[in-house]
Amino acid sequence: MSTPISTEGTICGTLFIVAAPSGAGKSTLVNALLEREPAISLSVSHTTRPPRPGEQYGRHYYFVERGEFEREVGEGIFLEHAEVHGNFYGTSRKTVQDLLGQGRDVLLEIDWQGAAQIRRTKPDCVSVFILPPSRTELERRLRGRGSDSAEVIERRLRNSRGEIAHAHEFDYIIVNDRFEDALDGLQAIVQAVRLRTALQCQRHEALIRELLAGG
Ligand SMILES: Nc1ncnc2c1ncn2[C@@H]1O[C@H](COP(=O)(O)OP(=O)(O)OP(=O)(O)O)[C@@H](O)[C@H]1O
Ligand SMILES: Nc1nc2c(ncn2[C@@H]2O[C@H](COP(=O)(O)O)[C@@H](O)[C@H]2O)c(=O)[nH]1
Repeated sequence: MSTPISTEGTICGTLFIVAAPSGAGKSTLVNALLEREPAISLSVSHTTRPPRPGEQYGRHYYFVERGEFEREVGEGIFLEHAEVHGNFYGTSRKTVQDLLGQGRDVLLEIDWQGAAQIRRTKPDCVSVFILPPSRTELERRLRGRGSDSAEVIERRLRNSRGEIAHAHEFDYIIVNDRFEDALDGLQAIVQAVRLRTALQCQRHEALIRELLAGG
């Protein structure tokens, strides 16, 4: 495995991806992870979805009109973008590249289509798929959240089968049954990846020094 180097020659951070069917608990887990691991930067996506009550522009999403989103796609500002549950979502290329280049770990909360696009250009990314413990519990969580209309919930539940079918493409799968266990699992993945990257960097640095010193 390679050590990711930015264009400035500094060691890059790691790109983490967390995906899940709607309602599995991805955002709740990610927010709790960020409290435990505040050095990770969460990328704020652009979306054409209307804001839910309480959602803020720039904090939860950059909410944009469809025309503006299409213009941004044309300008190539997205690292990945996809249509999910009838709305469009995209990740800012510049934000992610700037943060990684500064050596920061970045987390993307995106769907499986976006994850597949990112793997093609950033094969060193680390991807995690969150599963609900059962379909009944997924539906209970979606309805219990109280943020979407019955029609939107039905659509998301219908789409969940197609999303879960891609779980095996991810590096890790976590079942979000008991919340604290799932959170511990997610944090363990992040910590293990960081340790591996640090050890690789040390080995590469040692080899570079040895090769430069040799006659
Ligand atoms: N382990 C858990 N046990 C019980 N409830 C949970 C658990 N994890 C999350 N929840 C609840 O399930 C609901 C859905 O969680 P959340 O909004 O994080 O889902 P999501 O996967 O991010 O969905 P979406 O993709 O639609 O944004 C929330 O009300 C959350 O509090
Ligand atoms: N491919 C992308 N998917 C994204 C992005 N931001 C969010 N999402 C995914 O969309 C669904 C629905 O999200 P919601 O906020 O409307 O519930 C969920 O799976 C998100 O992970 C993105 O930038 N790209």
